[in-house]
Parts: sequence; C-alpha cells; structure tokens
Amino acid sequence: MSSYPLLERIGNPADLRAFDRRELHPLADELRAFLIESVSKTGGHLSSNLGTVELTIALHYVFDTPEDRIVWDVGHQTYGHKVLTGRRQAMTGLRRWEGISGFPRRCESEYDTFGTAHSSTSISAALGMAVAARARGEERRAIAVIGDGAMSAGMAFEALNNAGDIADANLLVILNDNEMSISPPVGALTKILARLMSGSTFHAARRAGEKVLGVAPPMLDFARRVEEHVKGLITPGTLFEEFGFRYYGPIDGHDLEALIPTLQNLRRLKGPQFLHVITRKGQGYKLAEADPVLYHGVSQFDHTAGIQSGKGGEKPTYTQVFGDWLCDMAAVDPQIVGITPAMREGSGLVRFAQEFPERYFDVGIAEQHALTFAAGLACEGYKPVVAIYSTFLQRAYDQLIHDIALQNLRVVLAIDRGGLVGADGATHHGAFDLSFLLCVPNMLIMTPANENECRQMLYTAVCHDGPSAVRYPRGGGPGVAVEPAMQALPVGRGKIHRHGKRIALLAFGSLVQTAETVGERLDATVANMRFVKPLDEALVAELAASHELLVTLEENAVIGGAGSEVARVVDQLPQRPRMLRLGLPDRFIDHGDQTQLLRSVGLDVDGVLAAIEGTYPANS
Ligand SMILES: Cc1ncc(C[n+]2csc(CCOP(=O)(O)OP(=O)(O)O)c2C)c(N)n1
Ligand SMILES: CC(=O)[C@@H](O)[C@H](O)COP(=O)(O)O
Ligand SMILES: [Mg+2]
Repeated sequence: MSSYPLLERIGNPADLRAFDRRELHPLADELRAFLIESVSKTGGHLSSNLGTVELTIALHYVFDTPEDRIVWDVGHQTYGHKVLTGRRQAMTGLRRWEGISGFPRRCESEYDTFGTAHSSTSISAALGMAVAARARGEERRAIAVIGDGAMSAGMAFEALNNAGDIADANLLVILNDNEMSISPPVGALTKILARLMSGSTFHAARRAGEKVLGVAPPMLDFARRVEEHVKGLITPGTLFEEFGFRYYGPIDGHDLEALIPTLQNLRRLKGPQFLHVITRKGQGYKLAEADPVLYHGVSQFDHTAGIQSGKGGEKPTYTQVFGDWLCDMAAVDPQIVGITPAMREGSGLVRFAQEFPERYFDVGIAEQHALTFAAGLACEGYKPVVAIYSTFLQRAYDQLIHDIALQNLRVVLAIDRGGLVGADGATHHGAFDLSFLLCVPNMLIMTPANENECRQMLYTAVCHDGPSAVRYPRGGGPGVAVEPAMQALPVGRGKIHRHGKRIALLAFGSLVQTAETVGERLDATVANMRFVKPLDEALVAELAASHELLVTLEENAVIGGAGSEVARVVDQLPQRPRMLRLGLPDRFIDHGDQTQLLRSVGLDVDGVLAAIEGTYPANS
C-alpha cells in the first residue's frame, strides 16, 4: 500500500480528536485514496464508503466514541469507520476468510456498537441504547446514521414513531441522503426528500450549511418551515418534526466546515434530533460518481483503469437464467408481474424493468410489503413473481404465511442467494429458507441442480395454483445449456442420476453436482431430489429399500432442512436404512469465498467422503 502519513497517526478515534481542525481536509483526502486503493484489492462496497468519508471523520471527531454510540444502518458504509478505529491494517483481509467483516460486528470492535447488514435497524437499536442510557442516568449519546434508501423501510418508521414519543431520549438520527439506494431510490418519501432540493442538491445544501454555521443551535429556516406547516406542505422538515423530532439541515455532508460545528451544536441538545445530510455516492472517485450503481459492490479491479465490462461468453449465473426466464414468460403471459424489494440489479431484473416497465415494481427496501403486495395482485388474477434474496425473505415470514400461504395464493418466490453467498458472510448467507419454508402448508418448494432445471422449475412454479418457491444459489451452476422451450416438471418427482450400490445420495440443488462426484468415487446411487416439498416419498421408499445408507445433502441448515423431511418419511417405512444428514451446521458461518466456506463446513467432495467414511466405513 502507498503511504498515508495522516492515517498512520490514527490508532483510534482519540488520536483523531487530537488533530488540528485544519488537518481534517487532507485527512479526508487520504482516507478516500486509501479506501479506493484498498477496496480495489479486496472488493467490497465502494460508492457508499466514498460518500461517507467526511461524515465518518466528523462523527468520530465530535463525539466521544465508543462512549457515545454510533449505529450505522446496513453497515456497508463503515470502511472509513473501521480505518479510524484501529483496523486500517486489517483492511487487506476485508470480507476474506478469517479477515474482518464488511459490516460492523460487535465481536470485532468496541466501536461497532451494533451488528448489521440488513437495512433499517439503526434507529430502533440506537433508541434502545438511548433509553438504556436514560434509565441509568448516563449522558452518552446514541446516533443512528441511516441512508435515504434504508429510510424507506417500514421498520425505520416504526422506530421514528416510537422515538418521537420518548421526549427525553438522547437520540440523534442522521439521514445520509445521497438520492440513491443500490439503484435510484423509489417511492413517495424519495419525492418528499427531493422536493427540498429543487434546483441543484449540492447548492441547496451548501447554502443551508452556511446558515447553519451562523446559528446555535442550528435550527435552519424556522420561519420558512412554520409557513410550510401552515400551507400544509410536506417537506422533510415538516415530516420529521411531525414525528416529534427537531429537524436540522439539510447540510452538505462533504463540507467539514458545516458538519463539525453542526454536530458540536447537536451534541449539546437533549431529546430526539434529526439531521439531514446531503452526500454524493462515490464522491471523489470520478468513475464511481458517474456510475454509483456499478461501484456499489465491486470485485477486485484496477482503480486506475476502472471496472472493465465482462468479456462475455461465460456461462450464465442463476440470476441471469431467472431474469431471462421472466422476460420470456412475461412475453407470453400478460398476467406476469415482477416485484423486487430494492434489488433490481442483484436479482437480474434490469432487462425486465426496461422491457416491461408497466409490470415491473421496485417497492423499495420493503420485503414485508413486497409479499403482501404480491398477494393482493394474486387475488385479482395476476401472477406475481417476487425476486428476493433468501436472507431478505426472512423479513417477510409472516406475510408469506398469513397473507399468501394461508389463502393459497399463486405467488412465485424466486429465491436467489440460497446457501452460502461468500464475502458478505453470516448476515447474508441463505442458510435457513428450506427450514422455514418446509413447515408452511400449501408451499411448493424446488431446488434446481442446473441452469436448465432452474428455468423449467420457474415455469412449473407459475403453472402451480398456489404459493411456490424456486431456490437457487449465488453465482453459476454446472453450465447446462438452457432450453428455450418451457415444460412443467412432474410435481413431487425426483430423478435418479446414477445407479450404484449400498449407499444412496439424496441431493438437493447446488449439492447435486458434489453428490455426482462422490457417487462416482463410491459407486453410490445419486438422486437429484428436485422437490423439497412435496418430497418424492416413493423415491425415498425405493432407495431406502435397496440401500444400506441414505445420505442427504443440502446447502441449508441441517436442522429442519430437506434432510429432516427425508428422515421423517424414512421413519415411517417398515425397512429403515441408516441415515446421514449433511447440511450447514448449527452455527453462523463467516465470510470467505464460497468454495472455501463449503470446505469449512464439510460440504465439498472431500468433506462428504470423510463424513460417509466416518459413519459407514468402506470395509464395514
Ligand atoms: C432488509 C434489506 N433489504 C435489502 C438490502 C440490500 N441493500 C443493501 S444496501 C441497499 C441500499 C441502501 O441504500 P441507502 O441506505 O440509501 O445507502 P447507500 O447505498 O445509498 O449508501 C440495499 C437495498 C439490505 N441490506 N437489507
Ligand atoms: C449490503 C447489501 O446488502 C448488498 O449490497 C449485498 O452486499 C449485495 O450482495 P450481492 O453482491 O450478492 O448482490
Ligand atoms: Mg442512499
């Protein structure tokens, strides 16, 4: 790494607080350069971190961290915070096996006050901390830093609703408004935030920043807001004030001369305060400023040349197979609609959004709403397809049960990132979906073993008159050619890929390929079970009758997963062979690359062979 003389003086925020104010500008330049260089080597979330450089410095400069609690929302913008809190050298291992996490974690640092990565939790957590401080008579501050995208979620408003009613909790909410989610933000709140910014956002913020400096405490344009109230105009000021907060801003979040005195003033105030800060995603790196979407989450890249577009010709990811299928399906069925809770790019919906804008719905970071909205559409005869990451579906469990499954509505869940996702780690692994879906009545659950099967399962799902889920992993499959024709699979039927002796491997989804290699080595039978629910009970019975050991393989928690369902069926059979259930262990799994992670939990070929040998030695 190049040298960073100012950063090298900072081992913790107390060192930063000893800096002369005039040194903070060059420090921000250094921190930004460091982040670009570092993230280009490790990969990670770049644009959001570049946008919060000055805010991070100002917060640690003004507040007495870790005594004062900074709670970052999502936490994908905390790399600068990590650098200033003693983890600069550890940044070389960011998101890597045994390295530091890409998100805040309480076990990683005392400055990481709250573990995050799923969005919109910060105000609730910071309020809890503020109320705890009040109860103990402590003067510490709790500060939630939340983006405009994260602010769109219901949970953020549940917390505001509660906080505004607790007049003496020392809570500061900082809205980091960069007019971006991962993609451009959506919804009425976005329009309200934008309303304030008629003309140029940055000029407006800068002018406001100048005024803030002149007033203590910095209550901007009070008279104007009284007028807005009288006229019934809803602006961010009136909106958040109606929630019981005192609203300040907007100020330019890249202007340390505005940020620092404003935060110093706010630090002295009691009760719920709200500061609106305007930043630019990707600030200071021209390529990221021009395309903050591309630079939101990056793999390693050459930071001088920038990210180069793919060479093409590679096998498609499951996400692309899904996106192509949805476009093809929508072209032949006008009842198809596509829904995403703020994950257009990651879920493969960019082309669908362009080609079917009337049938494309980005509902914001609102997984619960996404499912119930789909339920409403289904009631009226539409065929909604909700594209959702496994980990974010966790947010919408009651909506799945109560609003969709209980009414047996035809809603398709295209569940991406099922299994171990890699660098995002424990917060993002799709480790639990099979377990939590299996117990829901009426569900049809499928796990494709290859790209073509994924397409055919999605079609099977649309044909099914009830709720269904097709669950596929992050990245690519074995490279099986996708057939353009769509044909529904026989529901509840698995498929034997290989006939062998003594041992039968019953594999689900991504682990079918592993099972095939293991099957060759052991001369074992390999079944691609395809359906988790309804399970192919006849196939299970047949394999149980003809083998001495049944081994189930799934990239899901072994507790309550597909293997448990197989065991339940085997338990009812007159002839019960031995069983070995392989899946994710009963612990949270850290970050690293997917291959390494699978090895670490014994779900690679060698791990499966070793587990079988341990249960059922070859010469037994
Ligand atoms: C519950 C949940 N849904 C979706 C996501 C995926 N996600 C991560 S960051 C992000 C956008 C957040 O936008 P904002 O809060 O404005 O932060 P910015 O990226 O603009 O810095 C989304 C949708 C998530 N982390 N959590
Ligand atoms: C922070 C967050 O939740 C997303 O940015 C996530 O990291 C995207 O993951 P993928 O790279 O798998 O789309
Ligand atoms: Mg944003």
